Amino acid sequence: MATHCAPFTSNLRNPSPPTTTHPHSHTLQSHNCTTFTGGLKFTPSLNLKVSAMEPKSSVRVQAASSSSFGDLAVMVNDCSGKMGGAVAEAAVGAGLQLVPVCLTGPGLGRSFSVQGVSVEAVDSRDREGVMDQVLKEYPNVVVVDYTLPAAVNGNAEFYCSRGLPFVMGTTGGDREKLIEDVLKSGVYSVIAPQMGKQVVAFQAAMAIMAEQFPGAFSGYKLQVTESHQSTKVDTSGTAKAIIGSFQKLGLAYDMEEIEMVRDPKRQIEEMKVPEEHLNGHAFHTYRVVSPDGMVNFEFQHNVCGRSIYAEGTVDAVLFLAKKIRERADKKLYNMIDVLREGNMR
Ligand SMILES: NC(=O)C1=CN([C@@H]2O[C@H](COP(=O)(O)OP(=O)(O)OC[C@H]3O[C@@H](n4cnc5c(N)ncnc54)[C@H](OP(=O)(O)O)[C@@H]3O)[C@@H](O)[C@H]2O)C=CC1
Ligand SMILES: O=C(O)C1=N[C@H](C(=O)O)C[C@H](O)C1
Repeated sequence: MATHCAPFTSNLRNPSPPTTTHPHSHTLQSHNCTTFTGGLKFTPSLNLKVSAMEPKSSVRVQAASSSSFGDLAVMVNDCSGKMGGAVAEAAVGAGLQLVPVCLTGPGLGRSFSVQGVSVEAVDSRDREGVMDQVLKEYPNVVVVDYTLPAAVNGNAEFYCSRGLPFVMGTTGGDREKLIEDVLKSGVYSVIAPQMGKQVVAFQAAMAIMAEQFPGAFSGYKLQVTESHQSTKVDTSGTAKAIIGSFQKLGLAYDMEEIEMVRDPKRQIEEMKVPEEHLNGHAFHTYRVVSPDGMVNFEFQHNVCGRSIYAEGTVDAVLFLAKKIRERADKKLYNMIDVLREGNMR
Protein backbone atom coordinates (compact mmCIF):
# COMPACT_ATOMS: atom_id res chain seq x y z
CA MET A 1 0.00 0.00 0.00
CA ALA A 2 1.35 3.43 -0.86
CA THR A 3 1.97 5.90 1.92
CA HIS A 4 0.54 9.37 1.63
CA CYS A 5 2.26 10.99 4.56
CA ALA A 6 5.38 12.34 2.92
CA PRO A 7 6.05 16.06 3.23
CA PHE A 8 5.97 18.17 0.07
CA THR A 9 9.22 17.74 -1.77
CA SER A 10 10.25 19.10 -5.09
CA ASN A 11 9.95 16.19 -7.49
CA LEU A 12 10.51 17.00 -11.09
CA ARG A 13 9.47 14.02 -13.15
CA ASN A 14 8.96 13.46 -16.84
CA PRO A 15 8.22 16.49 -18.99
CA SER A 16 4.64 17.12 -20.10
CA PRO A 17 3.37 14.99 -22.93
CA PRO A 18 2.13 16.92 -25.95
CA THR A 19 -1.57 17.83 -25.87
CA THR A 20 -3.42 15.60 -28.33
CA THR A 21 -6.34 17.00 -30.24
CA HIS A 22 -8.49 14.34 -31.85
CA PRO A 23 -9.74 15.22 -35.34
CA HIS A 24 -13.30 14.51 -34.22
CA SER A 25 -13.00 16.30 -30.94
CA HIS A 26 -15.49 18.91 -29.92
CA THR A 27 -15.33 21.53 -27.21
CA LEU A 28 -17.51 21.45 -24.14
CA GLN A 29 -18.07 24.86 -22.68
CA SER A 30 -19.78 25.82 -19.52
CA HIS A 31 -20.02 29.38 -18.27
CA ASN A 32 -20.44 29.98 -14.61
CA CYS A 33 -21.96 32.74 -12.58
CA THR A 34 -22.91 32.54 -8.96
CA THR A 35 -25.80 34.61 -7.71
CA PHE A 36 -26.83 34.81 -4.10
CA THR A 37 -29.59 37.07 -2.93
CA GLY A 38 -26.84 39.64 -2.32
CA GLY A 39 -25.93 39.57 -6.02
CA LEU A 40 -22.40 38.07 -6.01
CA LYS A 41 -21.30 37.10 -9.53
CA PHE A 42 -18.29 35.63 -11.24
CA THR A 43 -17.88 34.24 -14.74
CA PRO A 44 -15.05 31.81 -15.46
CA SER A 45 -15.51 29.22 -18.20
CA LEU A 46 -14.70 25.57 -18.71
CA ASN A 47 -13.07 24.25 -21.85
CA LEU A 48 -12.73 20.53 -22.41
CA LYS A 49 -11.84 18.95 -25.70
CA VAL A 50 -13.37 15.48 -25.78
CA SER A 51 -12.99 12.63 -28.23
CA ALA A 52 -14.05 8.97 -28.24
CA MET A 53 -11.37 6.38 -27.44
CA GLU A 54 -11.11 2.59 -27.55
CA PRO A 55 -11.56 0.90 -24.16
CA LYS A 56 -8.18 0.38 -22.48
CA SER A 57 -6.98 -2.18 -20.03
CA SER A 58 -3.84 -0.21 -19.30
CA VAL A 59 -2.70 3.35 -19.76
CA ARG A 60 0.64 5.03 -19.70
CA VAL A 61 0.63 7.49 -16.87
CA GLN A 62 3.35 10.08 -16.94
CA ALA A 63 3.72 12.96 -14.57
CA ALA A 64 2.63 16.02 -16.52
CA SER A 65 4.71 18.65 -14.77
CA SER A 66 6.04 19.77 -11.44
CA SER A 67 4.02 22.27 -9.45
CA SER A 68 4.36 24.81 -6.69
CA PHE A 69 2.81 22.20 -4.38
CA GLY A 70 5.78 19.84 -4.67
CA ASP A 71 4.77 16.32 -5.58
CA LEU A 72 1.14 16.72 -4.51
CA ALA A 73 -1.05 15.59 -7.39
CA VAL A 74 -4.79 15.47 -7.86
CA MET A 75 -6.67 12.77 -9.71
CA VAL A 76 -10.21 13.81 -10.59
CA ASN A 77 -12.74 11.06 -11.22
CA ASP A 78 -14.45 11.74 -13.54
CA CYS A 79 -13.00 14.84 -15.12
CA SER A 80 -14.86 14.13 -18.34
CA GLY A 81 -18.06 14.80 -16.35
CA LYS A 82 -19.47 18.25 -15.71
CA MET A 83 -18.35 18.78 -12.13
CA GLY A 84 -15.12 16.78 -12.47
CA GLY A 85 -14.20 18.92 -15.48
CA ALA A 86 -14.74 22.12 -13.52
CA VAL A 87 -12.57 20.79 -10.66
CA ALA A 88 -9.79 19.68 -13.00
CA GLU A 89 -9.75 23.14 -14.51
CA ALA A 90 -9.69 24.85 -11.13
CA ALA A 91 -6.92 22.52 -9.91
CA VAL A 92 -4.70 23.34 -12.89
CA GLY A 93 -5.58 27.02 -12.47
CA ALA A 94 -4.45 26.84 -8.83
CA GLY A 95 -1.09 25.38 -9.89
CA LEU A 96 -1.79 21.80 -8.80
CA GLN A 97 -0.47 18.85 -10.73
CA LEU A 98 -3.40 17.13 -12.46
CA VAL A 99 -2.98 13.38 -12.92
CA PRO A 100 -3.44 12.90 -16.69
CA VAL A 101 -5.73 9.92 -16.26
CA CYS A 102 -9.08 9.51 -14.55
CA LEU A 103 -11.77 6.89 -14.12
CA THR A 104 -15.04 7.16 -15.97
CA GLY A 105 -18.25 5.13 -16.19
CA PRO A 106 -18.40 1.73 -17.88
CA GLY A 107 -18.13 1.93 -21.68
CA LEU A 108 -15.91 3.82 -24.04
CA GLY A 109 -13.08 5.82 -22.57
CA ARG A 110 -12.40 9.36 -23.69
CA SER A 111 -9.39 11.55 -24.20
CA PHE A 112 -9.48 15.30 -23.87
CA SER A 113 -7.47 18.21 -22.62
CA VAL A 114 -7.98 20.38 -19.59
CA GLN A 115 -6.15 23.69 -19.69
CA GLY A 116 -3.45 22.16 -21.86
CA VAL A 117 -3.14 18.92 -19.85
CA SER A 118 -3.99 15.80 -21.90
CA VAL A 119 -6.20 13.48 -19.90
CA GLU A 120 -7.43 9.96 -20.58
CA ALA A 121 -10.65 8.87 -18.95
CA VAL A 122 -10.57 5.08 -18.55
CA ASP A 123 -13.42 2.65 -17.85
CA SER A 124 -13.63 2.29 -14.07
CA ARG A 125 -13.67 -1.52 -14.41
CA ASP A 126 -9.95 -1.19 -15.14
CA ARG A 127 -9.34 0.82 -12.00
CA GLU A 128 -6.91 -1.51 -10.21
CA GLY A 129 -4.37 -1.44 -13.04
CA VAL A 130 -4.86 2.27 -13.60
CA MET A 131 -4.31 3.00 -9.95
CA ASP A 132 -1.14 0.86 -9.82
CA GLN A 133 0.33 3.13 -12.46
CA VAL A 134 -0.96 6.33 -10.93
CA LEU A 135 0.52 5.45 -7.54
CA LYS A 136 3.83 4.55 -9.11
CA GLU A 137 4.07 7.96 -10.76
CA TYR A 138 2.21 10.03 -8.14
CA PRO A 139 2.66 8.51 -4.68
CA ASN A 140 1.31 11.70 -3.11
CA VAL A 141 -1.97 11.75 -4.96
CA VAL A 142 -5.26 13.01 -3.53
CA VAL A 143 -8.30 11.68 -5.37
CA VAL A 144 -11.38 13.78 -6.02
CA ASP A 145 -14.65 12.01 -6.76
CA TYR A 146 -17.43 13.62 -8.76
CA THR A 147 -19.15 10.65 -10.31
CA LEU A 148 -22.69 9.42 -9.78
CA PRO A 149 -24.74 8.43 -6.72
CA ALA A 150 -24.69 4.79 -7.86
CA ALA A 151 -20.88 4.81 -7.85
CA VAL A 152 -20.31 6.50 -4.46
CA ASN A 153 -19.98 3.45 -2.22
CA GLY A 154 -18.06 1.27 -4.67
CA ASN A 155 -15.62 4.06 -5.43
CA ALA A 156 -15.11 4.89 -1.76
CA GLU A 157 -14.50 1.23 -0.94
CA PHE A 158 -11.93 1.17 -3.71
CA TYR A 159 -10.11 4.31 -2.50
CA CYS A 160 -10.11 2.91 1.04
CA SER A 161 -8.77 -0.46 -0.10
CA ARG A 162 -5.89 1.31 -1.88
CA GLY A 163 -5.17 3.66 1.03
CA LEU A 164 -5.97 6.68 -1.14
CA PRO A 165 -6.89 9.97 0.51
CA PHE A 166 -9.96 11.39 -1.20
CA VAL A 167 -12.43 14.25 -1.44
CA MET A 168 -15.92 12.91 -2.08
CA GLY A 169 -18.10 15.56 -3.71
CA THR A 170 -20.51 13.08 -5.21
CA THR A 171 -23.89 13.03 -3.52
CA GLY A 172 -26.23 10.13 -2.82
CA GLY A 173 -25.48 6.47 -2.21
CA ASP A 174 -25.54 4.99 1.27
CA ARG A 175 -24.03 7.84 3.30
CA GLU A 176 -23.92 5.92 6.57
CA LYS A 177 -22.00 3.09 4.95
CA LEU A 178 -19.70 5.62 3.30
CA ILE A 179 -18.74 7.12 6.65
CA GLU A 180 -18.42 3.69 8.27
CA ASP A 181 -16.13 2.40 5.50
CA VAL A 182 -13.90 5.46 5.66
CA LEU A 183 -13.60 5.37 9.44
CA LYS A 184 -12.76 1.68 9.35
CA SER A 185 -10.09 2.15 6.69
CA GLY A 186 -8.29 5.06 8.35
CA VAL A 187 -7.78 6.95 5.07
CA TYR A 188 -7.86 10.73 5.10
CA SER A 189 -10.95 12.16 3.46
CA VAL A 190 -13.24 15.15 3.09
CA ILE A 191 -16.83 14.19 2.39
CA ALA A 192 -19.46 16.84 1.71
CA PRO A 193 -22.49 17.33 -0.50
CA GLN A 194 -21.65 21.03 -0.81
CA MET A 195 -18.23 22.56 -1.48
CA GLY A 196 -19.15 26.20 -2.16
CA LYS A 197 -17.65 28.35 0.59
CA GLN A 198 -20.59 30.71 1.08
CA VAL A 199 -23.16 27.90 0.95
CA VAL A 200 -21.05 25.90 3.41
CA ALA A 201 -21.07 28.97 5.69
CA PHE A 202 -24.87 29.07 5.47
CA GLN A 203 -25.01 25.33 6.17
CA ALA A 204 -22.78 25.84 9.21
CA ALA A 205 -24.91 28.77 10.43
CA MET A 206 -28.03 26.58 10.30
CA ALA A 207 -26.22 23.80 12.16
CA ILE A 208 -25.11 26.25 14.87
CA MET A 209 -28.64 27.67 15.17
CA ALA A 210 -30.04 24.14 15.53
CA GLU A 211 -27.45 23.26 18.16
CA GLN A 212 -28.05 26.42 20.18
CA PHE A 213 -31.83 26.65 19.85
CA PRO A 214 -33.14 23.11 19.43
CA GLY A 215 -36.91 23.07 18.97
CA ALA A 216 -37.15 26.85 18.41
CA PHE A 217 -39.39 26.29 15.38
CA SER A 218 -41.55 23.47 16.81
CA GLY A 219 -44.93 23.37 15.15
CA TYR A 220 -43.81 25.42 12.15
CA LYS A 221 -44.11 23.96 8.66
CA LEU A 222 -41.19 23.54 6.25
CA GLN A 223 -41.42 23.54 2.48
CA VAL A 224 -38.31 22.85 0.38
CA THR A 225 -37.83 23.26 -3.36
CA GLU A 226 -34.60 22.51 -5.22
CA SER A 227 -34.02 23.09 -8.92
CA HIS A 228 -31.05 21.60 -10.83
CA GLN A 229 -30.08 20.79 -14.42
CA SER A 230 -32.31 18.06 -15.85
CA THR A 231 -29.39 15.57 -15.90
CA LYS A 232 -29.15 15.51 -12.09
CA VAL A 233 -30.32 12.07 -11.00
CA ASP A 234 -30.69 12.48 -7.24
CA THR A 235 -32.32 14.83 -4.77
CA SER A 236 -30.01 17.59 -3.61
CA GLY A 237 -27.57 16.35 -0.97
CA THR A 238 -27.17 19.94 0.24
CA ALA A 239 -30.91 20.28 0.80
CA LYS A 240 -30.88 17.05 2.82
CA ALA A 241 -27.99 18.27 4.98
CA ILE A 242 -29.64 21.63 5.68
CA ILE A 243 -33.02 20.00 6.36
CA GLY A 244 -31.23 17.96 9.06
CA SER A 245 -30.69 21.26 10.92
CA PHE A 246 -34.31 22.35 10.38
CA GLN A 247 -35.42 19.04 11.87
CA LYS A 248 -33.33 19.74 14.96
CA LEU A 249 -35.00 23.16 15.14
CA GLY A 250 -38.26 21.29 15.63
CA LEU A 251 -39.71 21.12 12.13
CA ALA A 252 -41.26 17.77 11.26
CA TYR A 253 -40.14 16.94 7.72
CA ASP A 254 -39.66 13.84 5.62
CA MET A 255 -36.89 14.03 2.95
CA GLU A 256 -39.40 12.55 0.51
CA GLU A 257 -41.28 15.86 0.65
CA ILE A 258 -38.45 17.77 -1.07
CA GLU A 259 -39.77 19.17 -4.30
CA MET A 260 -37.30 18.48 -7.11
CA VAL A 261 -37.61 20.69 -10.17
CA ARG A 262 -35.92 19.35 -13.30
CA ASP A 263 -38.24 20.77 -15.97
CA PRO A 264 -36.44 23.55 -17.92
CA LYS A 265 -39.68 25.36 -18.79
CA ARG A 266 -40.64 25.60 -15.14
CA GLN A 267 -37.08 26.55 -14.21
CA ILE A 268 -37.13 29.53 -16.54
CA GLU A 269 -40.68 30.68 -15.95
CA GLU A 270 -41.20 29.96 -12.29
CA MET A 271 -37.76 29.70 -10.72
CA LYS A 272 -36.23 32.48 -12.84
CA VAL A 273 -33.16 30.40 -13.74
CA PRO A 274 -31.24 32.24 -16.48
CA GLU A 275 -31.61 30.22 -19.70
CA GLU A 276 -27.84 30.01 -20.17
CA HIS A 277 -27.58 28.20 -16.82
CA LEU A 278 -30.22 25.54 -17.36
CA ASN A 279 -27.37 23.01 -17.69
CA GLY A 280 -25.64 24.07 -14.50
CA HIS A 281 -27.56 25.61 -11.64
CA ALA A 282 -28.67 24.85 -8.09
CA PHE A 283 -31.54 26.93 -6.75
CA HIS A 284 -32.64 26.02 -3.22
CA THR A 285 -35.53 27.58 -1.28
CA TYR A 286 -36.55 26.67 2.28
CA ARG A 287 -39.85 28.23 3.46
CA VAL A 288 -40.77 28.11 7.14
CA VAL A 289 -44.29 29.13 8.19
CA SER A 290 -45.91 29.36 11.63
CA PRO A 291 -48.96 27.19 12.36
CA ASP A 292 -51.31 30.18 12.00
CA GLY A 293 -49.56 31.46 8.86
CA MET A 294 -48.70 34.77 10.54
CA VAL A 295 -44.90 34.31 10.54
CA ASN A 296 -42.86 33.45 7.45
CA PHE A 297 -39.18 32.83 6.87
CA GLU A 298 -37.56 32.18 3.53
CA PHE A 299 -33.94 31.05 3.06
CA GLN A 300 -32.56 30.86 -0.43
CA HIS A 301 -29.26 30.03 -2.10
CA ASN A 302 -29.20 30.23 -5.86
CA VAL A 303 -26.03 29.21 -7.66
CA CYS A 304 -25.39 29.40 -11.40
CA GLY A 305 -22.45 27.45 -12.85
CA ARG A 306 -20.01 25.25 -10.95
CA SER A 307 -16.95 27.31 -10.16
CA ILE A 308 -17.96 27.91 -6.53
CA TYR A 309 -17.84 24.13 -5.92
CA ALA A 310 -14.72 23.63 -8.02
CA GLU A 311 -12.76 26.23 -6.04
CA GLY A 312 -14.00 24.76 -2.76
CA THR A 313 -12.89 21.32 -3.88
CA VAL A 314 -9.38 22.60 -4.51
CA ASP A 315 -9.45 24.05 -0.99
CA ALA A 316 -10.47 20.62 0.31
CA VAL A 317 -7.58 18.94 -1.54
CA LEU A 318 -5.07 21.39 -0.07
CA PHE A 319 -6.62 20.99 3.39
CA LEU A 320 -6.37 17.21 3.16
CA ALA A 321 -2.76 17.38 1.96
CA LYS A 322 -1.96 19.55 4.99
CA LYS A 323 -3.63 17.09 7.37
CA ILE A 324 -1.70 14.20 5.80
CA ARG A 325 1.55 16.13 6.09
CA GLU A 326 0.85 16.89 9.74
CA ARG A 327 -0.17 13.25 10.34
CA ALA A 328 -3.35 14.51 12.00
CA ASP A 329 -5.15 12.05 14.27
CA LYS A 330 -8.53 13.03 12.89
CA LYS A 331 -8.89 11.68 9.40
CA LEU A 332 -12.49 12.22 8.35
CA TYR A 333 -13.61 15.78 7.64
CA ASN A 334 -16.48 17.69 6.09
CA MET A 335 -16.46 21.12 4.46
CA ILE A 336 -17.54 22.85 7.66
CA ASP A 337 -14.26 21.60 9.16
CA VAL A 338 -12.37 22.99 6.16
CA LEU A 339 -14.12 26.36 6.47
CA ARG A 340 -13.68 26.47 10.27
CA GLU A 341 -9.94 26.00 10.03
CA GLY A 342 -9.72 28.97 7.67
CA ASN A 343 -8.73 26.86 4.71
CA MET A 344 -11.13 28.27 2.13
CA ARG A 345 -9.71 30.97 -0.13
N1 LIG B 1 -20.31 18.51 -3.38
C1 LIG B 1 -20.62 19.49 -4.22
O1 LIG B 1 -20.40 20.69 -3.95
C2 LIG B 1 -21.25 19.17 -5.54
C3 LIG B 1 -21.61 17.89 -5.80
N2 LIG B 1 -22.08 17.55 -7.04
C4 LIG B 1 -22.35 16.15 -7.25
O2 LIG B 1 -21.39 15.63 -8.16
C5 LIG B 1 -21.91 14.48 -8.82
C6 LIG B 1 -21.61 14.57 -10.31
O3 LIG B 1 -22.36 15.58 -10.90
P1 LIG B 1 -22.12 16.00 -12.43
O4 LIG B 1 -20.69 16.26 -12.69
O5 LIG B 1 -23.12 17.04 -12.73
O6 LIG B 1 -22.53 14.64 -13.18
P2 LIG B 1 -22.06 14.13 -14.63
O7 LIG B 1 -23.10 13.13 -15.04
O8 LIG B 1 -21.76 15.26 -15.52
O9 LIG B 1 -20.69 13.37 -14.34
C7 LIG B 1 -20.60 12.14 -13.72
C8 LIG B 1 -19.51 11.36 -14.40
O10 LIG B 1 -19.21 10.21 -13.60
C9 LIG B 1 -18.94 9.14 -14.49
N3 LIG B 1 -19.05 7.86 -13.80
C10 LIG B 1 -20.14 7.07 -13.64
N4 LIG B 1 -19.82 5.98 -12.92
C11 LIG B 1 -18.50 6.08 -12.62
C12 LIG B 1 -17.58 5.27 -11.90
N5 LIG B 1 -17.95 4.13 -11.32
N6 LIG B 1 -16.31 5.70 -11.77
C13 LIG B 1 -15.90 6.83 -12.35
N7 LIG B 1 -16.72 7.64 -13.06
C14 LIG B 1 -18.01 7.27 -13.18
C15 LIG B 1 -19.92 9.34 -15.62
O11 LIG B 1 -19.47 8.65 -16.76
P3 LIG B 1 -20.55 8.09 -17.82
O12 LIG B 1 -21.17 9.29 -18.41
O13 LIG B 1 -19.69 7.31 -18.75
O14 LIG B 1 -21.52 7.28 -16.99
C16 LIG B 1 -19.89 10.85 -15.79
O15 LIG B 1 -18.90 11.26 -16.71
C17 LIG B 1 -23.39 14.44 -8.44
O16 LIG B 1 -23.57 13.53 -7.38
C18 LIG B 1 -23.66 15.85 -7.92
O17 LIG B 1 -24.72 15.93 -7.00
C19 LIG B 1 -22.24 18.48 -8.03
C20 LIG B 1 -21.93 19.78 -7.79
C21 LIG B 1 -21.41 20.23 -6.52
O1 LIG C 1 -25.69 18.09 -8.94
C1 LIG C 1 -25.43 19.30 -8.75
O2 LIG C 1 -25.31 20.12 -9.67
C2 LIG C 1 -25.25 19.75 -7.36
N1 LIG C 1 -25.22 18.84 -6.44
C3 LIG C 1 -25.01 19.07 -5.05
C4 LIG C 1 -26.22 18.62 -4.26
O3 LIG C 1 -26.84 17.60 -4.61
O4 LIG C 1 -26.54 19.25 -3.23
C5 LIG C 1 -24.60 20.48 -4.75
C6 LIG C 1 -25.25 21.51 -5.61
O5 LIG C 1 -26.61 21.56 -5.30
C7 LIG C 1 -25.04 21.17 -7.08
